[in-house]
Amino acid sequence: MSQQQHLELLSSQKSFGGWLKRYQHSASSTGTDMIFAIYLPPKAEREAVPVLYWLSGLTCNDENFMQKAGAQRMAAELGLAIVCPDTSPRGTDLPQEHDSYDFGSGAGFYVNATQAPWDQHYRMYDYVVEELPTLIEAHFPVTDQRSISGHSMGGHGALICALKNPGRYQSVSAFAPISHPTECPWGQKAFTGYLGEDRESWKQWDACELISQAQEQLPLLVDQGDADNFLAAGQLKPEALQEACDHVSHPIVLRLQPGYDHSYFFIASFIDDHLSHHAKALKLI
Ligand SMILES: N[C@@H](CCC(=O)N[C@@H](CSC=O)C(=O)NCC(=O)O)C(=O)O
Repeated sequence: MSQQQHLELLSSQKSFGGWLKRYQHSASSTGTDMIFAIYLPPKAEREAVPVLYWLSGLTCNDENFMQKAGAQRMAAELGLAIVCPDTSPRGTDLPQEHDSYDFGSGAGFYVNATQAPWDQHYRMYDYVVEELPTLIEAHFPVTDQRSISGHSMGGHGALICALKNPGRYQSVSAFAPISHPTECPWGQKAFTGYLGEDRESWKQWDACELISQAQEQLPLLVDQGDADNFLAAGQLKPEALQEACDHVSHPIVLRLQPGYDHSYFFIASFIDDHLSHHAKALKLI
C-alpha cells in the first residue's frame, strides 16, 4: 500500500526557510506515474503541520501555482504545507487526448470518468481526495487536517471535493471557479467525454447541484475578477453559485474584484486572504 510506495524526488529548493519539493510516484487511481509538488514550511522540521491542497486549472501541472502564486512566504509564516497535484494523468496516448487544451491531458476536471477509454486513467477525483492525501500523510510531517482550494477547473475541483466529503476538509476556497460545469461550454465538453451523454449523471460533479444536498456547510470563499475573459464567455457563472447558496442559506463570501483577469496575477493578489481563511479554520491563527 502507500506506506511502501516509492517516491522519486525530482527537485528540491529552499524557500522562505522551508522546502519546495517535486516527487513522482506510481498512482493506482490513474494507473500512471503522477508528479506532485509539496511546500513544507520551516515548522515541519519540528512538528507535523496541516496541508492545503491546491488544484490548478486547464493546461497546468504541479508547477504553475508554486511558481506564480507567491504563497510560500505566508505558508512559511503560518506553518502550513501546500500540496499541488497535476491536473490529469500523463504518459498515456488515448485518442484525441492531446488535441485540445480543455479536454484530456491537462484537463482531468477532477472527476472519475465512466466512459471508455477515459475510465481507465482519468480518475483524478479518487486521486486528489483519497490516494494523494494518504500518500502525503504517510510520507511527510503533516497532520490529517486538510483544506482545499483551486483555480478555474481547479476551483470547481476544490468545491466538489469539499461538498462531496463532509468532515474531510476544514475549509474550502476558490479563485474564478467553473461553478456550474453542467451549464457551461468547458464543463459540457468535459462531462460528455468523461461521463457520457446522460446529463443526470453529471449533477454529482456540479457544485451548484451539490450545494442543495450539502451535509456540512463549510463557508465558501470565492474571488472572481470582473475583467476575466472567461467570465464574459459564460464559462464560470459565479452568479449561479451565489444563487444556489442563497437558495439553501449556504454560507458564501463571493467577491467580485474590479479589473482583475483570470491569470495568476489575480491569484497572487488575493492568495494571502485565502491562506488566512484556511489558517483560521486550521487553527493556525
Ligand atoms: N490556453 C487557453 C487558456 C488556458 C488558461 O487560461 N488556463 C488557466 C486556467 S483556465 C481554467 O481552468 C491557467 O491557469 N493557465 C496557466 C497559467 O499559468 O496561467 C486559451 O488560450 O484560451
